[in-house]
Amino acid sequence: MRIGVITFPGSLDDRDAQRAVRLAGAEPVALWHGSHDLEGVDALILPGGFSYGDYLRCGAIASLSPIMTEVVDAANRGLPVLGICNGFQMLTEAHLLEGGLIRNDHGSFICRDQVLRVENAETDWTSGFEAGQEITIPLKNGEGGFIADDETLDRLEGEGRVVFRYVDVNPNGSLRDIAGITNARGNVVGLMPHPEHAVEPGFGPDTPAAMRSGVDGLGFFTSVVQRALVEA
Ligand SMILES: NC(=O)CC[C@H](N)C(=O)O
Repeated sequence: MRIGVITFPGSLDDRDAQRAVRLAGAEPVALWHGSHDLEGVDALILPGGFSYGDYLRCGAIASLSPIMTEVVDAANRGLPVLGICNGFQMLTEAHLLEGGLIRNDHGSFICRDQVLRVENAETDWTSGFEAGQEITIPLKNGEGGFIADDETLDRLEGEGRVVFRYVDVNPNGSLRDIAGITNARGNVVGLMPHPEHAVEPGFGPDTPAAMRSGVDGLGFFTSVVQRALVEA
């Protein structure tokens, strides 16, 4: 399986995402934001970082990059797409996912190991988890507050499209503790925390629970690989 990782000007975590893909047994394909060619990849990752220096709104300018035309088409055809942090912000700006991300309610950039509950284990990126499972992966952002109007929030919850919720603490004021969501089809997933930073023991979160596994983020990447194998 070949998984494309798109680099935008100011991307930071594209190399880590490529490494996570490799550790999950797939081939990472480096894609450039200015291209219109997805090079026939089987899935896509929009990585974290500070595209365009977070100017205007995080992810807003990157969502207008040339390659996003192809990303939107491919996502609407069912290609698995994962947006991590800045990538999640791009997916909402591109209207592939609903709601938006605003400045953390406490006004500061936050960096911590974050416990999440997996609410939906049926998406392309979470099928390797159990519903209700708690995982710990790093969180680091300035604009992580998830917002949407009440009707949208009710619909997301009613349709099981809240994929992750923050546990123990709500680190940024996200409405209904939402850390990640999916589209109706379950192929597009976005979340603020960073699974690609928790794929190898000794390099991820150092909380006691996370240390026991150290690889809570790997399941995102093995989920999409496993699903592709089953469908092949
Ligand atoms: N880690 C990230 O991708 C950060 C995203 C964005 N720059 C923010 O601070 O919210």
